[in-house]
Amino acid sequence: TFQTIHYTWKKIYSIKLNSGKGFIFKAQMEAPLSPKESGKFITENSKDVFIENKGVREVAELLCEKAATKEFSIEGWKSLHELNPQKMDEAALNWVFAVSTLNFSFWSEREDAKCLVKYKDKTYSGYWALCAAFNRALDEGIPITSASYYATMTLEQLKHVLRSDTNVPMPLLEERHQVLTETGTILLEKFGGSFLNCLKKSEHSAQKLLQIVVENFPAFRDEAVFMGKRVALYKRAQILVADTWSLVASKDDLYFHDISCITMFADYRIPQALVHLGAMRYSDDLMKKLKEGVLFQSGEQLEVEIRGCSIWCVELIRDIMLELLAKKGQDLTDEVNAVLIDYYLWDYARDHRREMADIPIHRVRCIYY
Ligand SMILES: Nc1nc2c(c(CN[C@H]3C=C[C@H](O)[C@@H]3O)cn2[C@@H]2O[C@H](COP(=O)(O)O)[C@@H](O)[C@H]2O)c(=O)[nH]1
Repeated sequence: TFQTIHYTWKKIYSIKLNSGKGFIFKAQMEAPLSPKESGKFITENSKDVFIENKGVREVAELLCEKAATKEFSIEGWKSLHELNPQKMDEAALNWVFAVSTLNFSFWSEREDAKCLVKYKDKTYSGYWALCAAFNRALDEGIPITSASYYATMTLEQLKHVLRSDTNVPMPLLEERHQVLTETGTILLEKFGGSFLNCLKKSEHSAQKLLQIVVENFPAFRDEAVFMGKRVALYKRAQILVADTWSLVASKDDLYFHDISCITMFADYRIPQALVHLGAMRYSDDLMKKLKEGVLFQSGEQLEVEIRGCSIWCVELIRDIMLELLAKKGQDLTDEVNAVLIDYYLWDYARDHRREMADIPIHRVRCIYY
């Protein structure tokens, strides 16, 4: 389990560190807390981001009404999103892996000037622009989801695949090229070029698949040091596990026995939705910075507080949902988890852009979310 791996890591590092240089080095090298423990620790020590228990309960009540609907079901991943693979096979798994590798930083400086991708008579922005660009490339005969191709593709070839239908390119193209070629090379060298081999090694454990991803692929190692402790947020690694779960599982075969160990994905949209819905609150000072469009640095205290409190806030929403549903005699433990709450809130944030405009997203340029 995570504890054993955590302990082993600690043991290895402590042996190494006894000859090491002091406390800071120790904090830097220590194995990180799990995303769930990180969320709790960050919330308990946060100075500018607060969880509002009244709002948490209200969101839980709102979501309880949805819990039995299609929008809140594992089937929704396919049926509500036409760009996602619609049937499970090895190519679909490798689509999810390649897309998750580049699933970061789509926000644009100006709402009226952003990267857009037209695909099959529809125009997509943000994360969906990435998916549309991938499907456009596959239709053009470019094997963009095959590691044997993308491990050695050139920056120019990637720029062509991700080309925008406006004069605004997708952000961080050079970083995307570096991340994609590095990750593809590792998938070829260690897993025969297919994410199916990672899935097979996970032995039906979401926790194990998460560990395989963060231990082998550096670009997924979304960690930080907060108040001297190493914390893990693992946003893209956890979306990868969750999207894999959504692709392979079904109502009567959940595939992973421990999907509830996966937390929400600490991106820049869910915090906005949680504040808009009253489940989370920013200090006046932080809100002022957000409204000024301040560019935050990945790993700085305020940014980690926003992401960590979001994780813990969704954990609390899940707990209250299960409590409320149990009171109604409904045991939906399998249907209510942080992943499905996240998916629902993410789609909600997409559909309520205008109503949420008074809560700015926090702006960071990094490869982690
Ligand atoms: N918390 C969370 N963050 C998510 C996703 C997704 C898409 N995945 C699911 C969506 C449908 C399918 O069900 C996929 O499974 C993308 N993002 C993040 O959002 C940001 C992009 O936002 P915008 O600029 O508006 O496109 C960026 O950080 C991106 O990494 C999610 O589901 N949850």
